[in-house]
Amino acid sequence: MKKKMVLMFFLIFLSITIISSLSLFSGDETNNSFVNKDRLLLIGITAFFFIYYIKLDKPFQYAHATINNEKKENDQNNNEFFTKPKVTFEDVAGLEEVKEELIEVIDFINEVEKYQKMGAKIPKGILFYGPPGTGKTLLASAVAGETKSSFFTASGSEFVEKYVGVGAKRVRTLFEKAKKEAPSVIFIDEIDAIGAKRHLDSNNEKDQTLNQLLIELDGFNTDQTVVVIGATNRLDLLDEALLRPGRFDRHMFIGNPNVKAREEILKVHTKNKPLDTDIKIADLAKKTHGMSGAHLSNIANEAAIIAVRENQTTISIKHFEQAIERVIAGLQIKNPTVLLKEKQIVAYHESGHALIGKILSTDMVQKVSIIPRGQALGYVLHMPQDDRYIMTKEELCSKIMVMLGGRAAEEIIFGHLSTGAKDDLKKVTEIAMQMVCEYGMSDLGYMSNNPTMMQVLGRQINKEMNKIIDECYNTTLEHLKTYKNELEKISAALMERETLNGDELNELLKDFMEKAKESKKELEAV
Ligand SMILES: Nc1ncnc2c1ncn2[C@@H]1O[C@H](COP(=O)(O)OP(=O)(O)OP(=O)(O)O)[C@@H](O)[C@H]1O
Ligand SMILES: [Zn+2]
Repeated sequence: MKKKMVLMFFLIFLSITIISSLSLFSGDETNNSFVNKDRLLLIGITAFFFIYYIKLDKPFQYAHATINNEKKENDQNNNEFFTKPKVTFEDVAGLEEVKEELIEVIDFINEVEKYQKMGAKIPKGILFYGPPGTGKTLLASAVAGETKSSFFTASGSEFVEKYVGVGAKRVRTLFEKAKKEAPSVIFIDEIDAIGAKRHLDSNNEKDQTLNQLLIELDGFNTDQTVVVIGATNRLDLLDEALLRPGRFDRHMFIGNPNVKAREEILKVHTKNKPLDTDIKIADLAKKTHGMSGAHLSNIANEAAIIAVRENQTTISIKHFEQAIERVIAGLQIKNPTVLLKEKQIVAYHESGHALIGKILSTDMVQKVSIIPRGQALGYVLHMPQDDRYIMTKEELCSKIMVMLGGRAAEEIIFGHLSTGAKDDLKKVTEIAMQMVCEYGMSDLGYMSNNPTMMQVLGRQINKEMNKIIDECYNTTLEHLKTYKNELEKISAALMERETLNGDELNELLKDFMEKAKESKKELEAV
């Protein structure tokens, strides 16, 4: 306020000086005071500029400062860090199936014109999902490395925590910069932090950031080669809008490595370490069941540290064993003997599912695995089939039997029951309940789901459900007893290789399948 008054005073003073000096100047041209007046005018103008500078410079400086601040903030946002990774697929051990899928994307980035000529659009969004430490970040940087792209990384939680209030802006600048530096790969880790399901009534920071991300994904120009790779441990949490075609529409599961992949990962991480000659990496791989790539890299590092502490020049098997123990203790996962016992149970359990599937020729088996995935200690993946809208009673029973195959195998081999069939039993109960209460497939007749009826008939419903499940279970037991050899074969292969794909399973069951084919032919002939 004070500054303004002083400035006004000087401006008024200056105006008077100019006017008076001008009037004096025009009043008498020959006046001697000309030089004085002229000097006065000059002084006045100088004073004006002086005051102007002194007094207005402050606001100028302030304005400048604001611009600078904005610039800084912009810089902070604009100064999107990017690297040109040297990592290639060779540095990523295992994950062969995922790498195969990614080769197509890499070809797209490398030969973008070839695809553009055909009018094909570049795949924009790829989603890596799976447990932590399995190489998602590594793989994304390898995609950049293979294509010599600029690699931008961001993390979902950082948008929400670090860039509070500017999350959406940050997304915008990130994409702007990536387009400028194209070809680019943007990697957004923990995408669930911004991409979790939106709530209808909320309009918070996270939602704005997510909306901006959706806008960016939709708005890509096809001639800008920018690929976005998102990563999450929880695919189920993500908003459907994010997964729609044209956005993150390619989902790739990055799971924990099997024994062969663990061996390769250990090889990568011991490449530059002096190892005792008698170390067999394959044996180490067997001892690290259920561990991720990050655990293995940690083990290799720990082993080296232990060797240094013991003043050794090479790393011995003993060092590795200590390192494994340390990592296991840190993780509070079970000790190796328990681990091995459980592995065996899981191997028979999963073999039971897979074999019953084969015997009943239900869905095609795509993969059997005893590598933990989410809550499950193992799993059988079925080939995605056409949607079925109608199923017969026999088909539903087959489904139940495949689910009971795990429990039945455990009973036959170990003679005891375990908690491993919890989810299977839940699903079995659900189907049986539907068969009785919705599809009219029991002795209770064609009743349908009616709450009053269900209350009245509760006990009978249970009885009918039990009857269905018991019958299915007995048949399952029979099948597995008849084909115990096959069960042993699959389980032994799983213990050794940990995962079997459909072809490998067929190869194992070749004799059995040929026999099955023959007996089918015989049946048809009769
Ligand atoms: N397949 C692999 N080959 C070689 N090294 C691996 C592999 N998987 C993981 N690693 C090692 O583990 C480290 C951690 O992996 P990375 O950060 O890529 O896991 P992530 O899946 O992104 O984990 P998070 O979900 O916790 O972010 C890598 O830097 C690498 O050293
Ligand atoms: Zn099961």
